[in-house]
Amino acid sequence: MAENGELHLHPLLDQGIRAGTGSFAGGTLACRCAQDKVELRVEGDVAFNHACGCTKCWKPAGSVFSVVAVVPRDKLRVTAHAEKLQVVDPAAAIQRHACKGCGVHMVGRIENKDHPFYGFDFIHPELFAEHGAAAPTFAAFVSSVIESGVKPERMEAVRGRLKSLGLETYDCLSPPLMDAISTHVAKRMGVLAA
Ligand SMILES: N[C@@H](CCC(=O)N[C@@H](CS)C(=O)NCC(=O)O)C(=O)O
Ligand SMILES: [Zn+2]
Ligand SMILES: [Zn+2]
Repeated sequence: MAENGELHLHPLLDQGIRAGTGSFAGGTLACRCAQDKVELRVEGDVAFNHACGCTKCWKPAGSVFSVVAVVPRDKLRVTAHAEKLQVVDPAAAIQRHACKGCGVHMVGRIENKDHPFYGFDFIHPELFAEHGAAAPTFAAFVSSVIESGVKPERMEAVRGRLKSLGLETYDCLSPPLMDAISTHVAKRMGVLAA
């Protein structure tokens, strides 16, 4: 997003959100290298597709938000050029595997079995060759876009634009995901029966 110019949220959001088919059987994700593309195969649809404003999630150039969704880790496999993948930040909970050639994040994997979201892989649905994956339904970590340079005085416009697209805005995750995290913690602490 230009400092005072038009808002560029993300290519999957700016033109209006295209609904998923509801029966997406899976597809192939490719990186943006001209050749020797990293390729991933996903079986089945994505879940919890959303816009993320945090600084860690990969976004296409010029976009303020990332669009990111999850798939069960056993439904994803790298089918070409796995040797080009490199973990961006080994200390992060989500190990984001980026292509060394083009920088695109292909998959974020949680290796810690105690993590509330263990078992989910994070992917960017715009990388699917096929249309039809479940569409984004909310925006998370919206306030975090300030950390990538959006002026605080533009936040009302940013939130307004997201809401006009039908995306509820949150400054952490959505209530169902926050509930899932706390349920996991409560079970670990013995507050809830496991
Ligand atoms: N304000 C921070 C928020 C970072 C953050 O907490 N991101 C969330 C949403 S993706 C998360 O769960 N991160 C875990 C991780 O990156 O491993 C930023 O923008 O860098
Ligand atoms: Zn690449
Ligand atoms: Zn994020």
